Formats: sequence, structure tokens, C-alpha cells
Amino acid sequence: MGWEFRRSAPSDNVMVPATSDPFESPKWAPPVWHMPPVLVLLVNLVRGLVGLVLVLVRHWPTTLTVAGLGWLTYLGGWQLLTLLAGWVSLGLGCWAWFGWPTFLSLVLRPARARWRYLTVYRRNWRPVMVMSGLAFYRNAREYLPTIVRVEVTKTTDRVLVKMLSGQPPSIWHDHVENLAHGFEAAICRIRTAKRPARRWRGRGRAGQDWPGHIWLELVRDDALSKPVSVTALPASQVDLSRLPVGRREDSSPWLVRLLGTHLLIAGATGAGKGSVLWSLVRAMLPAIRAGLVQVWGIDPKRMELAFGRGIFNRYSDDTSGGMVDLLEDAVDEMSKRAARFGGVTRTFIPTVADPFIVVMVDELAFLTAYSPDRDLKRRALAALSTLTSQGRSVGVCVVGALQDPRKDVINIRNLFPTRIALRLDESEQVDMVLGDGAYDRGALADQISPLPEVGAGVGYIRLEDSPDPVRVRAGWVSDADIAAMAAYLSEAA
Ligand SMILES: Nc1ncnc2c1ncn2[C@@H]1O[C@H](COP(=O)(O)OP(=O)(O)OP(=O)(O)O)[C@@H](O)[C@H]1O
Repeated sequence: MGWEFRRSAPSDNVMVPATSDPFESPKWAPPVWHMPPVLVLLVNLVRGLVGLVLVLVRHWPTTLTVAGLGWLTYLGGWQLLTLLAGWVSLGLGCWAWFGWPTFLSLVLRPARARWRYLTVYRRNWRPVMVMSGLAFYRNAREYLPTIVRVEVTKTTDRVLVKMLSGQPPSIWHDHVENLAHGFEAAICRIRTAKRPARRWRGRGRAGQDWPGHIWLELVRDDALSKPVSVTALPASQVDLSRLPVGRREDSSPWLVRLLGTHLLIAGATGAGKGSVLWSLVRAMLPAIRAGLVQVWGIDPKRMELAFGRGIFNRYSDDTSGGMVDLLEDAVDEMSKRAARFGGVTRTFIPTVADPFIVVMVDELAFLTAYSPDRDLKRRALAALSTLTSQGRSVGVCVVGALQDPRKDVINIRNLFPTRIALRLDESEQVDMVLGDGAYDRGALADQISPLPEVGAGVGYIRLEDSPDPVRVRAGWVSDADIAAMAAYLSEAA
């Protein structure tokens, strides 16, 4: 070991003249100052002490806990410490027993997040960043993005990252595969970060997008790899803006709004569109029974809705015009309501006299594109366009399923404010359904498994408050469940 201080920044290099060969060109090297050993030791000692104080201050909760425990041991010996540990364990046990949700969110999850941070993310951060090409080198210095926080849920880890200055999130989107493999996750997605409320800087901007920061969402266990059981029949209260139809990837309920919107479900054949339709009907069942909601079913294929036709207030699978008549009846009802409500109210509240009408169409494309009768096609398109452009405010909602979302098949898809992309054949179709950029943001609907038990009912949605798609799976409604639903309604009749 040389007794010297080196300044390692290459930008600080000085020219070192060649000593042996006067014709040799000079070299550039860091400057070296020779110092007395005592001074070097003293400086290193001061550096070490300052570093220690900084670590103790930065980790002040741990410092205080250890200091407190040490002081207690000094006062009462190890017996006092054991007694204390017993009381703390008992307290935590009681908390977990009586208040599991708060124990989970305030103790267990933060502890697990800390553990995952130490054992997975901090440990592998540098190699993963370097191998993914997300680190940056300049003048022999390495610059790494930094981990701000780690959060865990039952199935997913979320890592808040401060990117390098000037680094765009799109670079991270390009490396999701490296990140998933590097941190041993099944899936990695990049999410927009929002400014936290507690920061003293920019407090007024809390909840807005946080430039320079992103969330890495790393799915450890795929909670949607097995069929999701059907949702329980709701109690009498039905909230038409939060209908439970399945589960989200983070294991929370997947809630769908129908009040004040129209819903388009796109999915290739066998993608599980039927399970979304039936889950919606199931979620509204008490309101249907109470007469506050009416579901009008249209099933050109005669395979899906036909099975539970008794559940629908009106139903048609008549390809020779009955289905279009039903759509036009819905338009008539809508116009009558508009005439009555106009100037009186702007908010629709379902009543028995004016129930919320859901027009459910299993294969929209049959009406808009595949029907051989040109006139019927024109009438169907006109009725659907009118309903989807004017029906929201008077309590008429269109729920349409279709296999092919291309424009030549359905040119009114933008009139459906809420859209669900189940398994699709091509990646381009994802943006057609969910909007531009959805595929890049992680809605990989073309990669959903075609195996029914793994991928049927799995899809992506976009929530109202975020551009980032969320992976969901609809509850699996079996034929027996549909029969039970029909029986539930006929009991009341
Ligand atoms: N949510 C689900 N969970 C598990 N399996 C499902 C789910 N939904 C559907 N399936 C399975 O996938 C099969 C196909 O589903 P479904 O008929 O609903 O697809 P689809 O999208 O309506 O197809 P198509 O457009 O051809 O009618 C069903 O027979 C069922 O076995």
C-alpha cells in the first residue's frame, strides 16, 4: 500500500513526463501527492468516523432501537430483554389476530418490502442495470439509476426508480425482458410514477406525473394463471359504476363501470368474451330482479347468450331483422327519455319506471360487417352509432363483444369509452382497442395463452386515472351458474 492520496477522476489527470526516454511521449495519469503516513491515517480515521455518523443518522430508527435495547440490557440484563421480546411478540400476535388488514399493511408488507429490497433489488441492482444497458459510463465513472422505494403486494413487487438525468422511460420499456429475468420475475412492466403527497417540495403537485421517476412492476406469482372463481351473488345493493366481474393482477377485485359509459370487449375466438358478459349480468342480478336494470340480449351466433335467454328482459337472435328491430327499439326508448329528461335533469338515476337498459351484443361484427343483408347492416350501424353517441346520459348502455377490432369491421369502436382487450391475434390490434401506446406500456394481449384454463378471460384494461394498462381475469361463469342465475330471477317472478 502506498502512502498517498489519489484523485481518481480522470478529468483531473495531469501530464506525467517520461523519465527514462526523453523522446517518449508524455503520459496522462492521476496526480499523486506523497504525504506523511500519520496524516494519511488521521484523514482516513476522520473519514471513517464521518461515514459512521452519517450511516447512523440515515438509519436513525435502527440506531435508536439498537441503542434503546442496549440501554435496557445494561439496566435490567438479558432477562428484561427477553421479557420485552415476549411482550412485543404477544402484542404483534394480538394485532395480527384482531386487525389483520392493518397488521398486513403496516407491519408485514413493509417488512417484506425491506427484505426484498435487501436480498433482491439492492443486491442485484448493479449487475442488472449494467447488463440491461441502463447504466451509463463517462470518464470511467459509472452512473446507475437509484432505487427510491420498494413496495410489495401478495403477488407483485413495485420498485420506485429515479432514472438517470435525461433518461426517458421508453428506454426502460425496451428492457423489460432483461429486468424480468434479472430480478427473477414472471413479468416486468414500467408504470408512470406520481408525485407523493408527503414531499415538502412540490406539495401542491401531489398526484401529478413525477418526471424522472418510474415504477417497475415485477410480477412474482401470476395470480391469474388459474381460472378465477365466479364472483358471489351481490347483496341487494348494486353499484352500476363498480360491478365486480373478476380479479386484477394484484388480487384486488376487477370492477367495471356501466353507468354512463359503453363497453367494448375484443377478443379472438375462445378468448373468454362470454365470461365477461355473464359476469356483468351476474353482478347486476339483484338490480335486474328489482326492476332497476333491464338487459336486452342480442346473440347472432345463438351460442352464448342463448343459453340464459330467460334472464334477458328482451332477447333476439333473429338474423332476418329481429336483432336490428331490437336495437331500433332501444333507440326509440332513448329518444323518448331524452325528450322527457331534456332540461329537467342531467344525471340519470335508475328507477322501476325508467330502468337502466343494457343492450348486450355477443358478436357486434355480425351486425356491422358480416351480415349478408346490406340494408340490415346499415340500419344496425345507424342504431348502434346513435345509442353509443347519445345513450349514456339517459341510461342506455351498449355492451358489445367482437373478435376482430379492425376499422373495416367496426368503425365506431371509439364511441365505446370503456374497452377491454382479451387475447388478440396481432399486437397491432391491442392499440386499436386500448388506444395508442397501450402495447408499449405492457398490454401484451397477443401473448395471452390460447389454453382456456390459462388464458381464457384474461385481458387488459385501462383505468380512468392512469394510462397504464392493468391485467385482469374475468370470473368463470359455468352453465350451472347461468342456470342458477335464471332460477334466482324466476324465484322473484
Ligand atoms: N374466465 C374464464 N376462466 C376460465 N375459462 C374460461 C373463462 N372464460 C371462458 N373460459 C373457457 O374458454 C372457452 C371459450 O370461452 P368463450 O366461449 O367465452 O370464448 P369467446 O371469446 O366467447 O369465443 P367465441 O368468440 O368463439 O364465442 C370456454 O368454453 C371455457 O371453457
